[in-house]
Amino acid sequence: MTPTITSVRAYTVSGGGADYHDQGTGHWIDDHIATPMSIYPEYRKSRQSFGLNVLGTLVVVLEASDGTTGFAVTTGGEPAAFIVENHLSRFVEGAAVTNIERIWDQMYRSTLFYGRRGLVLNAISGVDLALYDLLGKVRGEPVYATLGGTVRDELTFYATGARPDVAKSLGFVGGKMPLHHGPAEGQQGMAANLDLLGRMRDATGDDFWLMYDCWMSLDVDYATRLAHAAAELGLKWIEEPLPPDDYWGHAELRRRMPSTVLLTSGEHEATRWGFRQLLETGVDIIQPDVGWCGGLTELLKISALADAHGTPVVPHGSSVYSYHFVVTRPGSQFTEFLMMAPDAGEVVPMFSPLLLGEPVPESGRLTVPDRPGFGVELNPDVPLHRPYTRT
Ligand SMILES: C[C@H](O)[C@H](O)[C@@H](O)C(O)C(=O)O
Ligand SMILES: [Mg+2]
Repeated sequence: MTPTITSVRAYTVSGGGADYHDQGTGHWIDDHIATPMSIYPEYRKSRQSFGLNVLGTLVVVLEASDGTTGFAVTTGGEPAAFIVENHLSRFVEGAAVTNIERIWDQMYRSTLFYGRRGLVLNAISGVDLALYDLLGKVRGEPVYATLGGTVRDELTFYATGARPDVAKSLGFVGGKMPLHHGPAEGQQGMAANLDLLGRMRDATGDDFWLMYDCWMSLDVDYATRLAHAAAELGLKWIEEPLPPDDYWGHAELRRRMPSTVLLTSGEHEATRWGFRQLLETGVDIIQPDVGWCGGLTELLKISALADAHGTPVVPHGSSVYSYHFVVTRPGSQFTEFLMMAPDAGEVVPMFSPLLLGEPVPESGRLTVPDRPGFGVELNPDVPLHRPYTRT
């Protein structure tokens, strides 16, 4: 008999974990990175100064009638825990562990009046990923098998961090750097952006992929000028240059950019409807985050839509949650690894210290472990807090 889900519990954790922006001082991920808030000088130096790390990590734990537990982690912290415990749990408790599609549909429809994107979709994603983990653990199979099996033996990675030169020596196929200066820092900022790219090109040679992650910080004019100048230095792609709501700007920018530089976006987009709009702008690669876009159930739909557009899907970060998807998709030829060591100088697990068994690439490659579910467990040494206990 198919087990049913007997309980849903939502926990928070602070300091690293799934909220990988919640790092200590001196970390490269908070070092004067261009953001939509860079127009205000007082918020330029640090993203934590404007609250990038206020949410923290959400951990969703599900228990089934046969005693099996499944879990998932994402960003969302206490407000997402509230949504999971007080709203979404009603669609999950009592359902069969196989009923993922119906649970997703009910979570999405019932939250439309305050949801559609952002935090609510993070919460839905967390529950959805926990459902896949639980189903895999009940069946004794890895999530990639539940999705239909692998299309490649191993994953190929590029690295995101401050040191593409180090990433090259570690075997990654490319390095994506955060852009440090936005339009408000004028010509001097533009020169500094290009200077860093030039130095990294010199250090890595002509064949290594170099990319700039602009984290929604630019406008069409600045992004156009950056793309043309950076094309001379062999930039592979310019990522998320514009605010996600500016679909029209994405289309205009794609028209204005040199054809040799790819335009990528989507890590802050959600659902098949959001990605439909983004795909219609002509972006070259979409980058959904499976912990934010609606979970695996929704990512499969987004990916089918992308296939029909001929657009590759290269998910944003998300460690094991991305790996089990990418290894099953012909349209996802490589994937991202976020370098979470403070100086981006070595490979450490992305969600450290929250998970046990979190695999990391070696020489830029990884065979996804065949353990049941997503193949990871919660580290018992990391204290979990359940802010909205139900009786
Ligand atoms: C490095 C970037 O600024 C972000 O912190 C990161 O989350 C990202 O956008 C990425 O693509 O990995
Ligand atoms: Mg990015």
